Amino acid sequence: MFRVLITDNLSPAGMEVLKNLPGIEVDVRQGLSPEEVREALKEADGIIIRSATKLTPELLKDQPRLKVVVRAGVGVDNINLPAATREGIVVMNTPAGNTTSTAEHTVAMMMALSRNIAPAAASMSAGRWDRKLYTGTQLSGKTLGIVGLGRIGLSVAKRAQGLEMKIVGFDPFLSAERAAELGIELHRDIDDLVPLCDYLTVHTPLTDETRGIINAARLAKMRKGVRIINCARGGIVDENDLADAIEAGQVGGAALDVFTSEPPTDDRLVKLPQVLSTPHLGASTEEAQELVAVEAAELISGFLLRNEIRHAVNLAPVSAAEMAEIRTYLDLSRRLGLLLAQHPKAGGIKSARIMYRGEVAAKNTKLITASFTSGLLEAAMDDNVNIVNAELMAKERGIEITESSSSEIGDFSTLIQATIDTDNGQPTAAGTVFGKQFLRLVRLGTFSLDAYLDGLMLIFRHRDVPGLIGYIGTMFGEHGVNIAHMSLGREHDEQGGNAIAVLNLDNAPTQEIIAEICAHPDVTSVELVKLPPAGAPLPWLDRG
Ligand SMILES: NC(=O)C1=CN([C@@H]2O[C@H](COP(=O)(O)OP(=O)(O)OC[C@H]3O[C@@H](n4cnc5c(N)ncnc54)[C@H](O)[C@@H]3O)[C@@H](O)[C@H]2O)C=CC1
Ligand SMILES: O=C(O)C(=O)COP(=O)(O)O
Repeated sequence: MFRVLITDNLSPAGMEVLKNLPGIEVDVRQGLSPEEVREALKEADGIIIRSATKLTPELLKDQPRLKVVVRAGVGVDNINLPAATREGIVVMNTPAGNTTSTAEHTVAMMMALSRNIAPAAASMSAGRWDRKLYTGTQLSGKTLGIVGLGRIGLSVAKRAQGLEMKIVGFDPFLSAERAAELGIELHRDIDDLVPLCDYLTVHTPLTDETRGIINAARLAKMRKGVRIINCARGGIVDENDLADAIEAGQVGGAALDVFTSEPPTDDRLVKLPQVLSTPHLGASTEEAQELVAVEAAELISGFLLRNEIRHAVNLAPVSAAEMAEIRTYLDLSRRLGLLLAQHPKAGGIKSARIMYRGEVAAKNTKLITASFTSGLLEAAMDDNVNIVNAELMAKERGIEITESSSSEIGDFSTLIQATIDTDNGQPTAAGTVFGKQFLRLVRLGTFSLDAYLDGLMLIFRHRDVPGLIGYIGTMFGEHGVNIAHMSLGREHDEQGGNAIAVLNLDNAPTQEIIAEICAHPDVTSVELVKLPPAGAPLPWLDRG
């Protein structure tokens, strides 16, 4: 049974989806302190949040059960993404469900601001009839600057065009052709855009780049009396600079739905008469909440029950069918990683190269490489590594992982070959899949072989002389060590040269027996490698 924790106000429609799913139990708790969220996460496989719950590195650390965070909404700035990735937790969001509602709220704020709706309504409630005091400005014919032309920014543009406004925009990721098609005058430099605006609205995510993108210097370049709208994230427009500019008369007014701290700890801005504010209501419509809640429920259950990855912000998308299809390759590459990590020359890994040949080359090799990397790092990291964090973990350890692919079929319909560059050499191993699921080690260094890639493997290099295998077999027999499978390989397939043997054992030989094998004059090296048994669950994939 997977437990999904919900700590923010989620539409009942999403809850219904989860409650009707066998294998999922829902734990709804609201108004928790950060410490209480941390405790509740210990019992959760996944969590659904909105903007109120902040998932800090402290909360995400040491949560071995937690696999997935779903943000029922767009902005993921309340989730510490590097920390989630480092902990191997997938983070997903629901990108489109609240676009229309947020765009409508933005337009409503712009209109209300320009016609003084809020103060006029308040004055009427107070029994006054102040017609002169609340003379406004018309939107038609005015220029609206939009910073961030993604889903919401473009939706605002379309609506504002309907109000006969001219749209100028800034978004480094929008093509000039697309902007022209949409009737938007696109600027490549935000400083060229700001002087043109009567109104300016921001619709970017909050990132290190966008924090304070509208600041004192840019406000100063704008037309006197410009109106600023922020229905994206607090801090994209610097709050202090905005308050200063309003007080100085440079900015005529501001409409704010979002704040750097929610609720605002400093009320300087919201108390200014020129400021219209709402308590983060952009996405708060019945329609948007139902859409994002149902999608969040589908995303989290799809991941927990079927390994489906959609709308993840820290992992590439993979359908449930594709994940099932590549499962065997994920297993094979992880085992190659585990095997190479135990190679006697594995100390000081600088880089690793993984090569895909044949049918596997057409699959999601990025994920298969991540699985190899997780195998390579597993022993060193107390198993706290998985497909989500493997790339980051390798990078942090200065290990560069590269991959190459060729769809050409060689000796095997699929071959995955991995080489690690270490201080002592370049150990290589290659594996394939026989039938649908039988994993085989077909190359070790320069030796070709056909060995089972599971369980206890005794690998010894030796000179190809008669009687040696018999000698080792007899010794194992005398000590009760059972050989389950055996594979031999010879360099250049020549008699009397260097050879390798891989023995899959049912039980481990003692150090004394290994020392005795090592002492044989024709044996050049002996390694005992431990891999998971055949068909063992894959730690990240086989949940439950
Ligand atoms: N007030 C509310 O309740 C809501 C607020 N939001 C906020 O709105 C933001 C935007 O949402 P969507 O449009 O759905 O996201 P989106 O991802 O579709 O669009 C964001 C756009 O910002 C652009 N961008 C990124 N960095 C930029 C930069 N430095 N300068 C200019 N443009 C930049 C991107 O290229 C992209 O086109 C969200 O990240 C969220 O913070 C979203 C929903 C509701
Ligand atoms: O989707 C977003 O980014 C939002 O800001 C909406 O936030 P909320 O889910 O209403 O707390």
